[in-house]
Amino acid sequence: MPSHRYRDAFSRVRVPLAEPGAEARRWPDARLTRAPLWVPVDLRDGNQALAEPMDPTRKRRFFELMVGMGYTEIEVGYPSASQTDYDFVRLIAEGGVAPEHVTIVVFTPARRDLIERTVASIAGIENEVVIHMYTATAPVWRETVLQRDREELRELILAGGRDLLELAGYLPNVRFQFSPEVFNLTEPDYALEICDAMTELWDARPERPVILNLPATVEIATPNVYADQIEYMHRRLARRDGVILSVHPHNDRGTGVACAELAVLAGAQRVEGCIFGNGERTGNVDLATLALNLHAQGVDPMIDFSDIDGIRSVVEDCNRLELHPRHPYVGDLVHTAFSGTHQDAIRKGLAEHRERAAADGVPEGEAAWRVPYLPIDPADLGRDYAAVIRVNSQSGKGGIAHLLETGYGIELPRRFQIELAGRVQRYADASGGEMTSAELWSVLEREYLWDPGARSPIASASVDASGARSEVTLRIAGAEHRSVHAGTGPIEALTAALASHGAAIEVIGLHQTSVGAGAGAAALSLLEFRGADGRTRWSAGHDGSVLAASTAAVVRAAGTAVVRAAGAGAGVDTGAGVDTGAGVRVGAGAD
Ligand SMILES: CC(=O)SCCNC(=O)CCNC(=O)[C@H](O)C(C)(C)COP(=O)(O)OP(=O)(O)OC[C@H]1O[C@@H](n2cnc3c(N)ncnc32)[C@H](O)[C@@H]1OP(=O)(O)O
Ligand SMILES: CC(C)C(=O)C(=O)O
Repeated sequence: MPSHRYRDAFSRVRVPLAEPGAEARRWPDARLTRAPLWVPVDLRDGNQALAEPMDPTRKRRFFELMVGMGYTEIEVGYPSASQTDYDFVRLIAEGGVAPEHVTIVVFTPARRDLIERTVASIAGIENEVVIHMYTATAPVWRETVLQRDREELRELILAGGRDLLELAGYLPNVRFQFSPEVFNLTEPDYALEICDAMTELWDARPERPVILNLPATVEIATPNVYADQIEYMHRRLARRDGVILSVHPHNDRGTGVACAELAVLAGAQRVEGCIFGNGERTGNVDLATLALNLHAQGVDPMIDFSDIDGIRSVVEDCNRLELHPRHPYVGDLVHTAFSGTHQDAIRKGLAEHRERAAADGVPEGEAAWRVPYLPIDPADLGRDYAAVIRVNSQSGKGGIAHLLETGYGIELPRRFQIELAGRVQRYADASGGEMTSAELWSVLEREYLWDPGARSPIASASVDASGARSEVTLRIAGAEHRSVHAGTGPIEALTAALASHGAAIEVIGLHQTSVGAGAGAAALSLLEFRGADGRTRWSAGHDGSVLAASTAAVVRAAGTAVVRAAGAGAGVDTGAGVDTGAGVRVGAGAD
């Protein structure tokens, strides 16, 4: 890799703040305490990066989305670039599209013909308008693209500034913005000289401030360098109180968000970017991530992301670009844990959250958030908890229990969770894929709710309990056996009856839970038992009544014990001389 080829570009990025003996930086100790002014540039910078730029319908839909989210300053296009962009600005001028509190930004290079067209596009707009003029100032652009030296370029820019003053300076609703494009690769003293010249020319004052927008047009250095560059400008700019200092990071190094955040610490008041980070090459800085990073630190971003999936769908439709499943905050997988220990922690954290909210008497959506592995509550973004935990072979008992609980309302005892997780693991390993709650339920059915008659000689049992007396009817190998038991509960009576037919089990624990809710709910009994071989196993029963479910669980347990014992050479008193040792299959689940 010929990395040395890039040293030259990087070595030009020298900021006096970073040099020995320079005054100490202030940004490292600063904190983000409020939202900057946000300016989405999706309809201009984002749009110019699309293979298929937005048509008027898509532009309008996107614009309305941004207004609905609470953006109050929106760059709507580059009116001299295309008829579509021009027409969209004219549509705004005709009224009814932009609420009066929204500032409209239009973009132009410093070329008189293009400035004229830009000014023509805004005629009649009653909203506040910002005309945003740009020219690249970095050495490579000066030398290679514009072929002007520092002085000549300064003159070109000031000429553009004068054109703007002449053509639009008299309009009371118009303010000006200047961007030294590729600011981050421009010599700091030159950027400062040009910016000060522009604010002087445009008479920047607090009552009619000029926006100076300092782009990292192509991101090339670490974010601390950009922060130094911004602080350098922030501390030296003339007419500082008449300047709104703005930044416009791109994301070539994948650090656009960090650049914007450090730039705000360094004195920037305004941030331009695109919602979800569309834009040239790797994109403009992602305004959604920036806003939600603030939210996650307890600072109101002043933009409404409470329906993030609705926002995403409009943005994807308008840009015709899909978002990555791991895109911060919005990707399909960003609130999902597959791994066992994360699931365990999330499940405990969600339970703690519910309990604390109830104990404090506050709605769950208001209670302080401290759920492990979930930096923010998915509900803040309009998402539910369904996707928070998903199960595959990396998952553990907590995740499986969570899915059965949320999918079926089943509460599994901890020891059964451990037992079931082992079974699920085998299925997940075999399939290699994800398991839904329905698939988990079917594992539970297959492993623990099998048909007794098909697997053991003990086909069924029923218990008729009244008062302190229980009548037990067993069907073993086709024959019916009745017995009456006094002074015991139904399950004890049943186990006693089974024991008298050579199918003794020791009940270690019986756990009952419901499956489903309301009128359709059924009972699920989970039985932990020990057979003659001394091993602990589980069986289950599922029925409309709790007693029938528990009876079925005991019958399966006894059947398992009998078949195991027969396999080990012992017989069962079937009453009909049936050889239980042969031809009886106990599924893997009964082991
Ligand atoms: C970092 C950014 O996002 S900057 C914005 C980039 N966006 C776009 O370019 C999208 C819209 N652009 C367009 O539609 C066209 O490029 C237009 C209409 C603006 C100009 O088109 P053309 O007149 O055909 O010129 P073309 O794009 O080929 O070249 C640009 C010319 O403007 C000059 N130029 C470039 N930037 C500027 C500027 N900010 N101010 C003045 N002149 C400039 C270039 O040097 C070049 O001049 P040359 O023809 O004398 O060599
Ligand atoms: C000219 C500015 C605003 C820009 O779009 C960029 O530098 O990317």
